[in-house]
Amino acid sequence: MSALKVLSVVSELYPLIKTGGLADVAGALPGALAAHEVEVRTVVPGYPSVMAALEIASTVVAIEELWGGPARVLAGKAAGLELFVVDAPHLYARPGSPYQAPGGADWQDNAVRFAALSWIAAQIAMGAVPAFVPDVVHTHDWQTGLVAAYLTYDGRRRPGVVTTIHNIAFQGRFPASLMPMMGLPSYAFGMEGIEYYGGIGFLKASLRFADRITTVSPTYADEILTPENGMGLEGLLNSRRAVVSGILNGIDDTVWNPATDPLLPAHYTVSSPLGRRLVRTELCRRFGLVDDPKAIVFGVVSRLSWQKGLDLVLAGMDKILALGGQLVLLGSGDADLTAGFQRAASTNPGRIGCTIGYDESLAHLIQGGSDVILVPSRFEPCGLTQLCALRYGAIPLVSRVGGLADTIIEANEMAIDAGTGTGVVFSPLSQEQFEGALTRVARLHADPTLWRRLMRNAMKTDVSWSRSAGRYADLYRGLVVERGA
Ligand SMILES: Nc1ncnc2c1ncn2[C@@H]1O[C@H](COP(=O)(O)OP(=O)(O)O[C@H]2O[C@H](CO)[C@@H](O)[C@H](O)[C@H]2O)[C@@H](O)[C@H]1O
Repeated sequence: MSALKVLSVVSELYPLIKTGGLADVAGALPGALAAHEVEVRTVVPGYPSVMAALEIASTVVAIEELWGGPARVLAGKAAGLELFVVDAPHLYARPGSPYQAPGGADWQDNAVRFAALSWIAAQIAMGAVPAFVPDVVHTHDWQTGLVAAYLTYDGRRRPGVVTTIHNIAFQGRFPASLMPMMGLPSYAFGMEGIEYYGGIGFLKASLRFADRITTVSPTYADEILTPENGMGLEGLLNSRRAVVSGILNGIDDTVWNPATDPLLPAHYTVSSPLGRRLVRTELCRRFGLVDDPKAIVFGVVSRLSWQKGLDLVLAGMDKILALGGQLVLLGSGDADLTAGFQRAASTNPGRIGCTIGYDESLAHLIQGGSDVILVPSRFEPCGLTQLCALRYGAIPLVSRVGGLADTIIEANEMAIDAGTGTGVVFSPLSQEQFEGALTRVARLHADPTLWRRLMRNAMKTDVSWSRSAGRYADLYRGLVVERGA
């Protein structure tokens, strides 16, 4: 079997640049696919952190003028990933996040920045770099949604395109007035093209033109076909239903490994769990909590946004405290939630601790030291935190939506004994059901033997990429066969 060449195109990539789970997936999948004879190169913008990490690189494409300035594509390696970096300083050499200025406002020219990324990727897809002509192009989310449109309107023979929806809430909608700047023929602006509710729709374009549409769990693949969860794209998705599927995310089990994790103060495994107690003690110390072995330490690592349902946690704080619980939270985002959690922490010192910001090593400490990880999302395409929690023996308490429903199995006593139960799952999303789930988890925690078995079930769950990488490899190969025929 000769290696299949895949060009992945993405706006963030762990460990070089990350705002959320998209980066984790794009960073881990190439390594997992290598085991399936799939060779991945990733096209990524030349943000400052990417440029700084790039090892020996050579210029493989040079462009005098790319939407307002010169650009070049550098082929090189960083953090073990094979990359094509789009070095266009006028678009990407900025402080702040990939999408926002340091003050938190979206960059004014995001449409142009990600159209440029997509256009370059389309050129590489069509052979601009003879040393790597891909068999398949894999795009992710709205930022790279125009790749499929550029390839289609170009008209030349093109590789098949797979697009993955990581979150349908982010759609990349821009004013129609930008159309002349998109580098597409004017007739592309229509319902059968990239027009979306009177504007330009980047995600819409990818759903219209990609050969395969995937999302990150089977349940979310069903959910986005409905008006409740399709966020306006359900009609288009239903018309393309035959090519829509869900492939569960995994996590990088070398980065997330409690037996070796350099970000943990002690190590542990399923069969030798004692080190976990030391991690928990350090977690309590870091958050100023009383180190009480009987208390249940609830942990949250999350973007603070409406999607994640953390308002339920805030409203359920009295319940958590009444159950003898404590809470540690790490997150950033919404100002009201931030203020709410900060207030809760300052009125309950020793029992609630909160850190606002983004902190990779603290995220590992919370996973390694908490007893329970809370993920009460309103919708969740897959979710990675509950997968990390399983691996680290923190019991996930989740809402029954999307990938949370697909990855966590309700743990009553029978299910724990049978070796299947791994967490606590509630539905529908309401304060009452959430608090009912808190009571259930507290009941399980009160029985140390049961809890140990539950932790063992959680830690033995396969949350690696191995199965899902095989599914992507099959999808790519099927597409190559179809397009070659
Ligand atoms: N303050 C903080 N400090 C440190 N680390 C933090 C952090 N806040 C979050 N993280 C980490 O970032 C990642 C977020 O993963 P999620 O699955 O929750 O992704 P997100 O909702 O961003 O992405 C979308 O894409 C992913 C990938 O497909 C889907 O799993 C998900 O459902 C979908 O909403 C986790 O690894 C988490 O530990």
